[in-house]
Amino acid sequence: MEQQGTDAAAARRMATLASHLSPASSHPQMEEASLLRGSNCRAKGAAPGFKVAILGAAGGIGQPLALLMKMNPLVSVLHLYDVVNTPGVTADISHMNTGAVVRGFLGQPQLENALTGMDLVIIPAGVPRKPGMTRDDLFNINAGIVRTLCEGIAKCCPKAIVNVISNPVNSTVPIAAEVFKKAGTYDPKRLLGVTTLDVVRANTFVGEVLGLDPREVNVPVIGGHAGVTILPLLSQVNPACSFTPEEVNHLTSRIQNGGTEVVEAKAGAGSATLSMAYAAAKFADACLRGLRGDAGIVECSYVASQVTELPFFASKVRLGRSGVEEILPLGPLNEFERTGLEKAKKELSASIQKGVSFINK
Ligand SMILES: NC(=O)c1ccc[n+]([C@@H]2O[C@H](COP(=O)([O-])OP(=O)(O)OC[C@H]3O[C@@H](n4cnc5c(N)ncnc54)[C@H](O)[C@@H]3O)[C@@H](O)[C@H]2O)c1
Ligand SMILES: O=C(O)C[C@H](O)C(=O)O
Repeated sequence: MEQQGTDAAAARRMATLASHLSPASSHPQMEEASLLRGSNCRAKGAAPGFKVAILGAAGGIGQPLALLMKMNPLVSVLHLYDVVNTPGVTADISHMNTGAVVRGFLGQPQLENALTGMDLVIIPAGVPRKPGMTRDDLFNINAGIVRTLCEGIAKCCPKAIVNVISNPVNSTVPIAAEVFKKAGTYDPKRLLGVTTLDVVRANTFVGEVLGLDPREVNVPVIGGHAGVTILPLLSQVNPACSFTPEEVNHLTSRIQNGGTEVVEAKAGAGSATLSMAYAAAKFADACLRGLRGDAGIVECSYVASQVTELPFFASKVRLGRSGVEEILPLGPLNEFERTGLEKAKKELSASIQKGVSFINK
């Protein structure tokens, strides 16, 4: 209760201050100070760079992700939106002496201000799993959250690149696409489901088995982001290597169940947050470098795709100024991977349909 009272008071204070600030104001934390202490602030506003919003910024992923994005030199403005606790998170992060200017936004009435002008929107809003749950068990709550946030994006920053983290990603990305289609703003190149954690885990686990530095390992992970839809291509690991059948079974199972391993270890206190924030920050950085025009940026992501007969599929994509500029072919699969692909497609197809029907019911 004490905490809620404090948050409510902080929200009121922020709302009052916001009503005094011009929409283009650049340093709310500093301007809050200058409003209180007089006009002794010489801040000139944000340096050149990209404007990034995190929706769900006060959560288990959102907070460390906010910290990592505040450290990213490509980010000039960082908007932190959530339905709770953003005043505190924003005040805290804003004290870091890095370049990005941080602004906090609390609750639905501030969603539009949070989104206006953004180049990249990252969505980790929604509930996480508890032991015994599948990611699909989150659908009933998270589908509506993602719909509302994407309606805001369609209205306020229709050209932004959107990174969807909220589970079940296999369905929330199709939900986002349908919302954007309805709004007339859909650009499949700009909507990306974040599956980087699967690659991060695969690189780590393969590095362990092979005795390699995980930073030197690159495992393509295709399909989607749940159970059997997570399909590591161990035949395409870079650097080239070979595995015994036992190693293939062990690694495939561990990569597919990496999320559950964390959910069980956290024993009811949520799912992966820290490794996920790392993965999301890595992926967001790749998207920003693409927007900047850097060449040769390739990441795995769950996107609208023609690489299989399914409308969405995770595979290697090349990122550029307009988002997904090329979807790379899957490459040669061995028999184990071909069998895995068929299983993955069956489950993915149902998850995609579920997401599409949620918007078009
Ligand atoms: N894609 C992936 O690889 C991956 C990895 C880990 C977790 N996840 C998913 O990310 C989501 C978030 O996980 P978490 O551990 O951060 O959960 P969390 O509960 O710690 O944080 C979620 C945050 O979302 C906020 N939120 C809820 N409704 C909102 C709304 N309408 N608008 C804005 N914010 C809202 C909550 O207030 C909370 O702060 C979950 O769905 C989880 O399954 C995905
Ligand atoms: O497993 C989860 O529920 C969270 C996330 O999708 C993960 O892979 O860690």
